[in-house]
Amino acid sequence: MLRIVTQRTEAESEIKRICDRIYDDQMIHKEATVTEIIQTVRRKGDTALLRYTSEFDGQDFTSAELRVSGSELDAAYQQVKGGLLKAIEMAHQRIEEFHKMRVPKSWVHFGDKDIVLGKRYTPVDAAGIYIPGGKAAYPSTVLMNAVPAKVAGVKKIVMVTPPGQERTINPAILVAAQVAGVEEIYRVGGAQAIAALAYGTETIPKVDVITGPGNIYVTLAKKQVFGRVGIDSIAGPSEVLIIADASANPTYVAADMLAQAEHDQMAASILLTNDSRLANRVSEEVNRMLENHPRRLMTEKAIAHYGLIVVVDNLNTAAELSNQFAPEHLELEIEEPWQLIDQIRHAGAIFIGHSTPEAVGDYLAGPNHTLPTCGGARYSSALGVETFLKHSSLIQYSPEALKEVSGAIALLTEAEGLPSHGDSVRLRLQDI
Ligand SMILES: NC(=O)c1ccc[n+]([C@@H]2O[C@H](COP(=O)([O-])OP(=O)(O)OC[C@H]3O[C@@H](n4cnc5c(N)ncnc54)[C@H](O)[C@@H]3O)[C@@H](O)[C@H]2O)c1
Ligand SMILES: N[C@H](CO)Cc1c[nH]c[nH+]1
Ligand SMILES: [Zn+2]
Repeated sequence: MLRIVTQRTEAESEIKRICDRIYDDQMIHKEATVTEIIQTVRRKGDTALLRYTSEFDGQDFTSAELRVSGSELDAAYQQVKGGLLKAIEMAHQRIEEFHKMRVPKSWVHFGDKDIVLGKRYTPVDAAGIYIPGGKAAYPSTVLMNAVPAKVAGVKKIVMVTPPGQERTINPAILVAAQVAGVEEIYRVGGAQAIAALAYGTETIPKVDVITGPGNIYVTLAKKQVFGRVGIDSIAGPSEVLIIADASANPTYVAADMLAQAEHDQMAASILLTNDSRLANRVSEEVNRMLENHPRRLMTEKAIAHYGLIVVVDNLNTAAELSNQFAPEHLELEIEEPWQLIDQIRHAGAIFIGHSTPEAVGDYLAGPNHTLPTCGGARYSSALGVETFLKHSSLIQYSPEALKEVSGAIALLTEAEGLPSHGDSVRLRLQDI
């Protein structure tokens, strides 16, 4: 079931196919479905939201019921056991500590002739956070999205998440939201939720930036509304790429591969190893673990379509192939992981050594688990405080400094044929 490839060319083409899986020809109709959903929500607002929620989530309600009420928020605390509440609080604390470590700071530079230059950071006014809810409930994702928004100083945080059975939202999600200080929550998911946040409806306010992971519909929708609003990244179906050598434990590697595959039938799990014995043992372990897996059907599909083992000649080749894939998560299950790090150029998060399963980062190590997928790590990074900030450039020139650069500006304005630009400097010089 889990294919083992030994030829480099075949490995490269498989890696490309898996990386591009959301852009593949078979997905084109999903792109069109998403466009239609977005345009309909834009034109019809709540009516469209409620219709799509009935169609895709099988839940019917009115506009007034879209927002989670205060009493539901209170009730959620009664349903979450003490141990889980403590785990949520612990994760919150560790994620917050990490995100506070490197908050971009405004700065000014005082140069010659009283020139002042700098950058001033300000948060967006309103952020929309998407918490997936189709195939699993993600209280951890609530923390990963809400905490950096809070640390950035965003005043208005609007959370959306699909309704489960009986229109309810998983209580752990509602508790995590409250622990993180988010109280404006709407039960709507999929592309329709992204459209509502991007354009606003009668009930759901328009925001400036939308963050959070999701399935193919959510991811394509975020891609389509980008520009109208900011987004974090293409945080789509999960992926892990593991580089392992003979020192790796095949049971750990197999478990880590399944830990991604169980997210979604489009999740990707790739192993690159220089040890063919390990390759065979991992493949056997994956099959064995799948037999009793509670999410077997979906996990098996992911492994069959987007699972892969490549036997490479050496770890340098593994690093090259990994860079071609640019994984969301990279695990280095090798004897000398720090020696390979310099060769890794594109990866959302790197998990180093045998005792660092990716799950530690999923829940509470501190760094964000909302990460670019499908090649996005070539040009983008983990969700962070900076996702919710923009910066304005600061420029101040003294009369003396203006005089000094006026000649160069005059030549440039002439070259561009823009006389008023030239006048705006020349007229000031007359008064100096
Ligand atoms: N990259 C990351 O950082 C990260 C983190 C956590 C989870 N994930 C990923 O998030 C995703 C979560 O997916 P999920 O499905 O569990 O939840 P989801 O909330 O992303 O998607 C569920 C929604 O999809 C919509 N939908 C379902 N079928 C549809 C159809 N046929 N047409 C139109 N819309 C449809 C429904 O509206 C439903 O509410 C997984 O792919 C998981 O791997 C990624
Ligand atoms: N692995 C996911 C990101 O792709 C994050 C997550 C949340 N809960 C469990 N896992
Ligand atoms: Zn996970």
